[in-house]
Amino acid sequence: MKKFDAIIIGTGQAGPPLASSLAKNGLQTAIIEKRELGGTCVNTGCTPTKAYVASARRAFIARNSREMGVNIEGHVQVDLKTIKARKDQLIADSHEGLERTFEKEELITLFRGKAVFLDDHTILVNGEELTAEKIFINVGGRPRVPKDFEAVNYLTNRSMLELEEVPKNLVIVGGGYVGLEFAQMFSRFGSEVTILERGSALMKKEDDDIAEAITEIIKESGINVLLNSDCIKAAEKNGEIEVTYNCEAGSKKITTSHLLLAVGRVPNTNDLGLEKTGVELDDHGFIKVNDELQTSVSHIWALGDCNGEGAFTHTAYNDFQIVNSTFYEDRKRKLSDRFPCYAAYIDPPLARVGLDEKQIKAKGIKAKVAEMPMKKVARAKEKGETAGKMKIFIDADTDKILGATFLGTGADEYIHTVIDQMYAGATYQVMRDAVHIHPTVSELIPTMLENLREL
Ligand SMILES: Cc1cc2nc3c(=O)[nH]c(=O)nc-3n(C[C@H](O)[C@H](O)[C@H](O)COP(=O)(O)OP(=O)(O)OC[C@H]3O[C@@H](n4cnc5c(N)ncnc54)[C@H](O)[C@@H]3O)c2cc1C
Ligand SMILES: NC(=O)c1ccc[n+]([C@@H]2O[C@H](COP(=O)([O-])OP(=O)(O)OC[C@H]3O[C@@H](n4cnc5c(N)ncnc54)[C@H](O)[C@@H]3O)[C@@H](O)[C@H]2O)c1
Repeated sequence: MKKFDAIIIGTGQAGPPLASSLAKNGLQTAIIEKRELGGTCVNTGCTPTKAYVASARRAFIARNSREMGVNIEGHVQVDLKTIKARKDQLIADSHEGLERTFEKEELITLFRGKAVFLDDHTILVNGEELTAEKIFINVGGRPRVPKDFEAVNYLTNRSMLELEEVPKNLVIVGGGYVGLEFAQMFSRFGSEVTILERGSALMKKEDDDIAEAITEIIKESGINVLLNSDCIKAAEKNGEIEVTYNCEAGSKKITTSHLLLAVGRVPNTNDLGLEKTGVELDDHGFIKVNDELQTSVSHIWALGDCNGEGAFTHTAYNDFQIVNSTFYEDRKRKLSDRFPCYAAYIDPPLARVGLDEKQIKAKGIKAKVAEMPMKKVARAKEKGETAGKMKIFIDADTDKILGATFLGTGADEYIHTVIDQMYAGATYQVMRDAVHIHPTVSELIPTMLENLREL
């Protein structure tokens, strides 16, 4: 049995910074990874998809700048091999950085293999037993694959990013983040894309007006959107995939060369041996944690997607910050201090922080709202990118900012002007009275806040 002070399972977004911090504080730390270093974000998530989104936007601009007085003669061609090679290089750079970090820190030992718990204190990896006083689980998740698709050659976010030829057709099941980001990028690469979504709008967790605006944007991108599509099944037929849907309303069919499943993710907790420990899971397989991310076993913590408290890189990294602060910082951080925030990298992007209209109403909070369509924003008009709208919600009793939803050009950046004020605990008057630079989209935030109405 090898004894360490700490064991970390997974090298995603929380594991590596935690390993560095534990080692710097003198703890002999083992970190275990069964696949590529860096986890989902680096290898099959944020980094590669945002690199592809950038290539797709260049292709879109090259084809669609005539009304801006820029004519590009001839056929705009997309070379997926080059796009993939560029993303492979970005990933290789990240791997190199992580390898260097682990190598240079003497107190960190990297194990390449699958970790399984034998009991609350013992972990088996590559036939070797490890033990430690502190154990951190950072195992992330994987795509959910419904039974109806198991028999066909479906793609996931991982295999999509290995393609070297642009598919002729691409049917995507699921109209959430993964579905929409891949739909728009592959449509811009030249695939004929269809989205099958069982909800009545794309991104249906958002406020209805936002989900409808996103659905319009995606349809206007030339993507075929089939909403309310339930009971979707797939079968191989003559070298292609036949997808059937809406079985009760008289089954409909689409034949496609490629099929992407984008129907959510499940945590990697099913084969971790957790049944041999006292670590409790919820009904969806997420590890239950308290405000400091401790599990039901006090020396085991769970960080990142596997605890179900966030499903983003920044939430996984913040989980590291929370745990690290409990050991080494005077200012203790807690899960409950975090404002939920995220962006969906469609074009234009959706960016969100805090509560939206649906959530405010469900909580029965008395609130005010300010709204602005992007077509009234000077900078958006100048850029020729006027799709979307901005909404900010204010607590009517305290004047504090409850949240904001920005759908529009550059929204993933200027949402931070709201995020920072929320962390500062400022009232909306601070933002209303600030002078913002002209011409920017952000300059309309103070203007919007002059015109609050009751929600
Ligand atoms: C297509 C896509 C695009 C995304 N884009 C964004 C984005 O733009 N912005 C954003 O914020 N988020 C994005 N996300 C989400 C983001 O990737 C995840 O939230 C983030 O990676 C979670 O980090 P994590 O540390 O919890 O887990 P992961 O990054 O999944 O890392 C977990 C690691 O643990 C390893 N592991 C699992 N089980 C074991 C075991 N038993 N033994 C050893 N190792 C194990 C895994 O191999 C993996 O390397 C995207 C996700 C996808 C799928
Ligand atoms: N920009 C980002 O930050 C980003 C990008 C990609 C992924 N992610 C993360 O990855 C997670 C997973 O993304 P996702 O898009 O796979 O999940 P999701 O939960 O965002 O969307 C899944 C969609 O599939 C639909 N669906 C589910 N089952 C279906 C079925 N059987 N038939 C038809 N439709 C069905 C749902 O109604 C939903 O709209 C996200 O929650 C997010 O945290 C983040």
